Amino acid sequence: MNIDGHEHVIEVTDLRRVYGGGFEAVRGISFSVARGEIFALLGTNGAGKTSTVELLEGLAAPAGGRIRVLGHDPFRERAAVRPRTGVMLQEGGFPAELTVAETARMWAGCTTGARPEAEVLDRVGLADKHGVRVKQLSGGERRRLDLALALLGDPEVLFLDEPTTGLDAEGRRDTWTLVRALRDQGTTVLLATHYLEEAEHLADRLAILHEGRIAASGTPAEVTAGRPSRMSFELPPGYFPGDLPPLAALGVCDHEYDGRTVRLRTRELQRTATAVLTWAERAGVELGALDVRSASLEEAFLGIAREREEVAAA
Ligand SMILES: Nc1ncnc2c1ncn2[C@@H]1O[C@H](COP(=O)(O)OP(=O)(O)OP(=O)(O)O)[C@@H](O)[C@H]1O
Repeated sequence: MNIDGHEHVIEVTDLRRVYGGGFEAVRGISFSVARGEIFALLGTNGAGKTSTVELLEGLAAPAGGRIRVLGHDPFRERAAVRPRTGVMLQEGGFPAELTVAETARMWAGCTTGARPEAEVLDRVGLADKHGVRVKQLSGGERRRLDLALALLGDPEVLFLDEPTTGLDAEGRRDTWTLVRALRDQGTTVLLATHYLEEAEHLADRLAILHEGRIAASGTPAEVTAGRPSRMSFELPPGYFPGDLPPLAALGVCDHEYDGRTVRLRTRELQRTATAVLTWAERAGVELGALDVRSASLEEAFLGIAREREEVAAA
């Protein structure tokens, strides 16, 4: 379990999943997650996130490769792994007629060493919903109930599959704060998400999944390194991109102009921004809707998809 001096709570080597009919949803992926780390599997719909998470949870056997969770095979040694993990599936599927408190009580009855239900419901912001039936909860409240149930057993490892789908901006941020607090207390978190912002806010390390393969992995800084930054602004009437300092000499890789807004991608953000702003200052030009942002996961994500499409087309 000890590699590089870290205890790897999750180890995945050359993992494959093949569905009936022969479709290969997971095509040989490898990664590891250290204790107390939030690791995100980031990918578009159909990239293979849920297929991977289900294997980690021991819900199915892999077609190939090896998984260790807390040192055990989660499928063959389910009894050793299950009590130490918390699982928030994509679809909770709890009886609609039960109230929130009844659902938590029922779940606690099946959970070894369960925390008090009220404490856990309070933690996810459902303290005032004890008497509400599951069917009456909003989509976001249901996700929070799913999270509460995953936390009942005070798990060492938490699997979260799209935990904030349906939550409004505030609910999403509350969940992120809670997940970070759990990580800070030593919980290891495996998060599957297609929200770039979620991975950006939460992940200590991540892997970008694309068509069942890992296209990039590392810390967010490592994954975005080498990707271009973006800058956009509106030119006032009478000004055109040709009036700007020569963009190619400033590290700009491409730019577009729709008659009003200039959008560019640059590998030298500071030089580009300085040159454009200095030009505007000297020319007495007021740039509208100025937006400058350094390379983000979005850029890496879109770049990977673009590169793969280009390779496929070639
Ligand atoms: N039971 C199944 N039988 C056949 N194909 C399946 C099955 N379940 C999933 N797939 C396919 O496997 C691929 C990966 O699906 P998966 O649900 O793992 O993706 P995902 O990254 O979690 O996407 P999403 O964000 O939409 O949940 C998809 O092309 C999907 O259609």
